[in-house]
Amino acid sequence: MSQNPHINPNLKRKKEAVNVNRLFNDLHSGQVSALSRAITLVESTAGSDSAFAKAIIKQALPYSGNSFRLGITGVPGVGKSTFIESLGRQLIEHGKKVAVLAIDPSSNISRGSILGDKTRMEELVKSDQAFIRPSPAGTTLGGVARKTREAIILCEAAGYDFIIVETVGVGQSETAVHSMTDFFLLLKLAGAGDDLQGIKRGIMEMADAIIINKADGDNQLAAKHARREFKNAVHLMPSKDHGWPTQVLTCSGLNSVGITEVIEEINNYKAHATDNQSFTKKRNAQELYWFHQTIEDAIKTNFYNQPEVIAKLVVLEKEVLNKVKSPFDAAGELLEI
Ligand SMILES: Nc1nc2c(ncn2[C@@H]2O[C@H](COP(=O)(O)OP(=O)(O)OP(=O)(O)O)[C@@H](O)[C@H]2O)c(=O)[nH]1
Repeated sequence: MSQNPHINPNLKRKKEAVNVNRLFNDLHSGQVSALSRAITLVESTAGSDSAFAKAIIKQALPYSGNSFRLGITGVPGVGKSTFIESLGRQLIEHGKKVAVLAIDPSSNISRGSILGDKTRMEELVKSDQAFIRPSPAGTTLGGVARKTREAIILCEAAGYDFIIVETVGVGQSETAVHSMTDFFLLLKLAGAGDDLQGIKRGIMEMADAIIINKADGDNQLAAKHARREFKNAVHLMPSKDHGWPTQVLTCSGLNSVGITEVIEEINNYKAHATDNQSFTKKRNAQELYWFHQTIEDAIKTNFYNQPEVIAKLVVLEKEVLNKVKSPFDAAGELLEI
């Protein structure tokens, strides 16, 4: 019996095999719909899409790397979207093409991403010099991060020269964003429990700039105070490989006050890191980090997906808890499989 392509999505899909060359040319000439489609391919979990995704990334790769990649993190409500909207607008005024991507592994749980939601950056989304993409769905941070990294490559090949990757900092997502960006910016609030004491360990060390946001109205004094406190704390931190001292600034994303200074610091950093060659060193280290990370992830997934391992793992866990075997003996036994 012949199958009707209208009721068999797989057959229909086959008919629509992607013309990778054409898709890439459209993307490279700046067609937003082609960029969106290419990112959708990269994000797809359908096995039939993976060859097309690989092919398009391969074509894009030689045209990638020419943007400035900015990472932004901060707790929900700190004002990330308002800040990005304001920053993005100014960057566009400076002649930049801005892409905003998000890493939010919780988007699966919350059914739809909190980040990158188009309605959150109303002005920016209307600009033909901006591209905003919500966080890809995914159950693991590794998976989401990989898709975002590939989306960066595609955006660069499409001519975006300023890429913003934002995250709310779920799990280790700040580390993931830090490992794919040139400059890492931490947004903070003065008071409101988002102060020095409440800061996650390690994030301060990662930040190239700490911005005390919402420094407006009654909040200005508290913001100044917070700036002083963070400046003191930053002085006590060990200096980074690239020799850039973490900057502490105040701003109001809502009133677009202090955004020019943020852009100035980013430009200063770029000049500094280009001068001492740490810009390229950092990018290279990131490439190798993702190379090794991907291998590790794949080995781990393959191992844990083996039926024998799945069955034995449960038994060994019980034996460890009942002190029949030490964790090390049990692990050794499992690894022998
Ligand atoms: N006073 C003041 N309010 C701001 C500022 N920036 C944002 N807000 C307000 O703070 C709230 C949260 O702003 P968003 O930009 O949505 O914050 P967000 O960090 O993206 O929030 P999530 O979507 O929860 O991650 C909104 O009510 C904004 O109007 C600012 O600079 N000053």
